[in-house]
Amino acid sequence: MITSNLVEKAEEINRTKLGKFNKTYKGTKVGIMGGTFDPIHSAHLATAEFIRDKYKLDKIIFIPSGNPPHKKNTIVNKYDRYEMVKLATMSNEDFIVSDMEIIRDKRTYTIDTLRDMKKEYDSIDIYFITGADAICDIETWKNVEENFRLATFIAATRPGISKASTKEKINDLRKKYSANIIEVYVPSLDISSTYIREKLKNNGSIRYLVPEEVREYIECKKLYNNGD
Ligand SMILES: Nc1ncnc2c1ncn2[C@@H]1O[C@H](COP(=O)(O)OP(=O)(O)OP(=O)(O)O)[C@@H](O)[C@H]1O
Ligand SMILES: O=C(O)c1ccc[n+]([C@@H]2O[C@H](COP(=O)([O-])O)[C@@H](O)[C@H]2O)c1
Repeated sequence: MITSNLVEKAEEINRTKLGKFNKTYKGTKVGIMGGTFDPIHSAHLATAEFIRDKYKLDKIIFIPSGNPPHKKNTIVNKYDRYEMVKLATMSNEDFIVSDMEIIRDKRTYTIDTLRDMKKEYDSIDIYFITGADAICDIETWKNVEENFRLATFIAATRPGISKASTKEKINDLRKKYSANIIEVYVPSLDISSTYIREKLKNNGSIRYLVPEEVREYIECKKLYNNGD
């Protein structure tokens, strides 16, 4: 059973990783994995690691959305979602969690996050990682054109999202916005937070679909059990 010690340990480990990054970020290639993470699951982690490895990114910064623009009703509050992301990433030296969207009061738009990242870390190359569903929706994002100026986007294939229409959409975005978008075929993991929440609602097992620490945190805090 998870103890508050483990939550504190995850916080301490993350603080140490962030401290090191703050001293060594200059000239690095950094992936940003933004998401609602309600909750974080194994496909988020496997996708991020696959992309880090394939494109030789130095670090992946996970940025849980505080107040996500397109998901008006998160099920679990932002602090629990943030704790779960720290627990899920504590064993990976190259995964860091940022609270920059958690501490923001207003709606958390990616454009504000990218501007803040550029201000704080002046000389990094930013690769914003999304699933195919998110890249197909990107024209509904705030200041889409500026997002493309500030980062290269890496769009990961996702089960259930047509590869042909994703490719077409990406080509369209490249033409329209001179966007730098890399399309990447990641090994398919047909897992979503919706699926995890459904499982929990029906008292099903989520073992191995999320890291064990996350499963224990959910169980201990009785998150999601009362349904949507
Ligand atoms: N199985 C997956 N494969 C590839 N990318 C994924 C996968 N699941 C989520 N992503 C991507 O991770 C990012 C964060 O996703 P998010 O936190 O919304 O999870 P989700 O599983 O899509 O949630 P929900 O089911 O609640 O919509 C998005 O860019 C999303 O496209
Ligand atoms: O900035 C926007 O307008 C915007 C609109 C929708 C989604 N996003 C970002 O896209 C990422 C994935 O979002 P989601 O809703 O799939 O969890 C996350 O970092 C969100 O903040 C950003």
